[in-house]
Amino acid sequence: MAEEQTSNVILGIIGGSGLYHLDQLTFVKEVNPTTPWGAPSSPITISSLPTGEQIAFIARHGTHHTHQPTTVPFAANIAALKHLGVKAILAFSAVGSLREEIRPGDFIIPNQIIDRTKGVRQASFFDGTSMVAHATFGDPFSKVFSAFLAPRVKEVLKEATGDTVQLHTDKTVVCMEGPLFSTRAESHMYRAWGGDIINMSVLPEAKLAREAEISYALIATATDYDAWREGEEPVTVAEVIKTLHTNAETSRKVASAVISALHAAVLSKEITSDVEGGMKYSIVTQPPHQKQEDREKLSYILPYFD
Ligand SMILES: CSC[C@H]1O[C@H](OP(=O)(O)O)[C@H](O)[C@@H]1O
Ligand SMILES: Nc1ncnc2[nH]cnc12
Repeated sequence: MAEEQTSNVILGIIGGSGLYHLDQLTFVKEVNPTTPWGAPSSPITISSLPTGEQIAFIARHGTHHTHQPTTVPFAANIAALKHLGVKAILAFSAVGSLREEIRPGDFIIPNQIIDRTKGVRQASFFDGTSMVAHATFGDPFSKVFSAFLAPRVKEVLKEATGDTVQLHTDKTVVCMEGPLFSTRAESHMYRAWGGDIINMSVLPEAKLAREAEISYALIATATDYDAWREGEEPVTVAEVIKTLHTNAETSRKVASAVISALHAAVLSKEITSDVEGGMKYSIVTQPPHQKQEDREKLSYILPYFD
């Protein structure tokens, strides 16, 4: 197993559709680790901030968008980031809006998820091992991280766009399987269920981050109104792409404006306090019944198996 330990990389960024790189950072190196869960979506870029601290960036669908939402190697991505030393992940995602007031171009920091994936993605690091673990997931995003993020993102959006781009918080994201978009009936049903936005990729990413004891927050960027609006055409990729590039530009501005503060908040543990140590008492299988090979595999991401 290739060792790519860079322990001072404590903050990771995951870029979604349209966000394949960050800017205003100094390139340090690219790493391409092989994890016990396989290879990540793309090489991980390590960059440094003006203050010298390093951060990691990975493009969720690969640098050239070659991974479908269903087959993104989520476990490898999260494992690789954790093994580098990452304690907090800021993820970006392009989403459809299920609410009139969330307009294409708007930013959203959600606090809940409805799982509409179809059980075909590996959702736990413990799958296929001799161990059973049940992590707490009632609040799927780190509350302290999201609360830290919201006022800062709001301020950057105001500076960068005036009042054009609104930030919405405490919203529910529906994660569907895809890759086809929803039917109109599904889109109406998600609204009736309380869904506010929809994507295809926050799961199992958020679950795996939780199991790896990584504090995880999402900045979602709306690209379309999905399929629920009567008298309007349902979403197409062409429509998504129209907004995607502007959203990615704004996301880069947001990322570069908040990264330093986030890095400091990871260092001080301000935004990692609600997940750190969370798996210690989540593993039900007792050590005498844990296979050695599984302990070694899990030791790649968690400290309890040395
Ligand atoms: C390009 S539209 C559908 C695609 O966009 C979102 O990707 P990401 O979350 O990585 O930004 C959505 O989840 C779908 O994968
Ligand atoms: N309408 C939509 N449904 C699912 N994922 C999306 N990503 C962007 N728009 C989307």
